[in-house]
Amino acid sequence: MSISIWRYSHLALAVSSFIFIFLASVTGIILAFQPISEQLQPFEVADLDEVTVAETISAFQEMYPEIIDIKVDANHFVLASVITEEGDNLEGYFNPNTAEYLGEELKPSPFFQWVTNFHRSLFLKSVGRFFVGLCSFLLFLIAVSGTVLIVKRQRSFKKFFSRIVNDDFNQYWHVVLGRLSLIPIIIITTTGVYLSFDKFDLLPESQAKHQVNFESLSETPKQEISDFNVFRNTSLSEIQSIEFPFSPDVEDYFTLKLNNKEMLVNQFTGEVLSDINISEFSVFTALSLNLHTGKGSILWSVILAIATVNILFFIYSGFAMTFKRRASRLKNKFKKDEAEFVILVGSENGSTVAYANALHKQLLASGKTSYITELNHYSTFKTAKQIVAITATYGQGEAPTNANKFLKLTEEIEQEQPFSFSVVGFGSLAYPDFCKFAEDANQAFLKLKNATQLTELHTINDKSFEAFDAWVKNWNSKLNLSLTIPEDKLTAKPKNLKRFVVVEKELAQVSADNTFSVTLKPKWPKTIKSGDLLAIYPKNDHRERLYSIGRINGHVHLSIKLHECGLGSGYLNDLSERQTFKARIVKNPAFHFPKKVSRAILIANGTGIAPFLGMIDENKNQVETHLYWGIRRKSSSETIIAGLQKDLERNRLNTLNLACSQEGQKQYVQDTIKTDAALITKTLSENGVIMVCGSLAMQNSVFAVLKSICAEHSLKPFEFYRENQQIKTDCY
Ligand SMILES: Cc1cc2nc3c(=O)[nH]c(=O)nc-3n(C[C@H](O)[C@H](O)[C@H](O)COP(=O)(O)O)c2cc1C
Repeated sequence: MSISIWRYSHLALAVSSFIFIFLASVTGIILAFQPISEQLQPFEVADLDEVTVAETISAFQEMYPEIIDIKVDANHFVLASVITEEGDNLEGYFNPNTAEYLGEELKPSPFFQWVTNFHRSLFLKSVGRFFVGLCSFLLFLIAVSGTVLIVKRQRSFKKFFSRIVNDDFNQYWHVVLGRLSLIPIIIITTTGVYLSFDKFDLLPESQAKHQVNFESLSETPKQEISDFNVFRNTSLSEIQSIEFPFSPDVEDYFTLKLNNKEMLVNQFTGEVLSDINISEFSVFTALSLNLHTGKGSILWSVILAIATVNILFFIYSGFAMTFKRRASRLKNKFKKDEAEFVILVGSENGSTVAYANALHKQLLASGKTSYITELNHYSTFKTAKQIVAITATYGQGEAPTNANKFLKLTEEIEQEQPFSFSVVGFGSLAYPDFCKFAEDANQAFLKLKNATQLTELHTINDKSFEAFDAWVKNWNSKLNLSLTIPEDKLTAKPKNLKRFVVVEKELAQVSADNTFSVTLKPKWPKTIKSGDLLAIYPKNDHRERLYSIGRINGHVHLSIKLHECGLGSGYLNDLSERQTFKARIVKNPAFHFPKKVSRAILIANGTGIAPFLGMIDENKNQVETHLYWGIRRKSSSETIIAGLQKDLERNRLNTLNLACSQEGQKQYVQDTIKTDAALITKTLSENGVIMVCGSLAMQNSVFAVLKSICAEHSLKPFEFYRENQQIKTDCY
């Protein structure tokens, strides 16, 4: 079943029952405090496993002339009813070792009684009980459909508890707390349904009845009660109640109710007269009551209270997510066949819609005819000259739900008139298939009749307004437009920033190509890997700058080129040693050094070397590694080259190939690769990897060389190795 059906079922169940679930949860939280308050009373004075029934009865017989009954409640308190020497009836809690009276039986306060009645039946008697039982069942179904949604989201059952990317507060905590409370909620709901069945007498009753042969009852051989085998061999923890014989006649006996059976015992001889098992249904009813109410365990009561508070949070966060999705619905002024501009959106949780809507509104405001719709509503747009697809990626590089039919539709629907298209991908570098669906959509457009690509596929990490704005500027320039997207509603201040300390800092020198390096000490070095990105916020606002990092000796190493007026590079260049600042690490698993690989070829130009320095430093498994690095001249990178020479000596690097563009043979990095075609061929055909980091221009030139090597050396097509993750890039 598709994710959307599960999501609709989850939502429909929640909508149909949320008022009852809300009321049951609020009252449930209050009621969780009842067993806690009882457990805190000082009536549990002995370990009932260590006390036998015989010992307790002896103690009671010494103190009181007559005993009516002794009970053990869910809190492990011993309750009894006795007649004292003075002839008074004494009832309450007793010490099971000494029979000392401890205090009166606790009666639930009128408040708890009121809340309990409300929780059980909403004061609507049988009708209310029925609805509460039904809602308990619906909550069970909500938990099951929620579990399926998490499994789908995590892509497999095994990854149920794997890390979740914190993209959105409500969504993140809905899933995280949902996973943690799943078992308590399943227990609360199944026991709730079971107790309702019991209340409506829908459970089979025990058929077994005691059969006592009164003819054969005998008073001999008489034994002391404390010597009865059955009493000596039964501990108090197994007991629910002991009823004492009503009179000294042999026809009256002890009735012993244990947790799983009931026994009748001759009051003179201690012979077990009858012994019947209590039905599993009754045992389960008692267990359900304790599990549902938390009776007898402070820990379980606290877990129940927390799980129930979480249910309230799920109601809130679930509706908040739904409203967010609905708020991002698309509104149009023009019909689909009247618009010159058509914007197609793919979004799961609405944030991409906000960007697409902002563009749509600006087009309308500037007097253009614009039509916005979901990618799944791709159709003929008779007057469209520009089609823009703005889409997120979900699952494992898949389409969001409202775009999952788009690729198929493009195979079936043709635009009659010529049009230009642009694709903007929203995604996150924390996922291995960054903006994969946008790439697929771009490919689909390229195959369309009458279509011309207006702007290159533009990918955006983490909803960066800056990146979107950069694309809008480019798009504007191609179309002679001057749209400006207001950033206020699209930009949010970054959250969860961590403190970094500058431990080493070079100064940018013009002679050294204006490049410099910074070494930072992070708080959580273990979670960082070479190839991840450091996101900095130079103006302490939404504006984010990302830098590829290398992890060397637990420190974060950055290599930066200082740009004139560069926001990020200027900020980093102004840092001084020991200064602290706040930033965050963006996981980039698609660009981590592979754990098991036969050979690795690392290709960089300029500051793209940073992640590779960390990867080589950590290459303790001594994977055969070859580095190709394009620089202007050796003198500008002396320190780094000296470090790499050391890596060669300690076998962490096999070859170092420098391409200097302004001295010697004046080569670029792609030229050196061309001459090493044999190594490239061997690496790709033997499942090795090629990693590229640096400028996009360099990436394009390197890719062109790799493509021709693949073709000339009868390898599989270049795209095959890209898809197989054997060619990895991190270029900007
Ligand atoms: C469960 C899940 C899976 C995701 N998978 C990918 C992915 O494979 N590739 C990617 O680039 N981004 C992925 N993302 C990130 C989203 O595409 C990104 O956060 C996007 O901005 C969300 O847009 P939306 O709010 O419009 O749905 C994923 C996000 C989530 C929550």
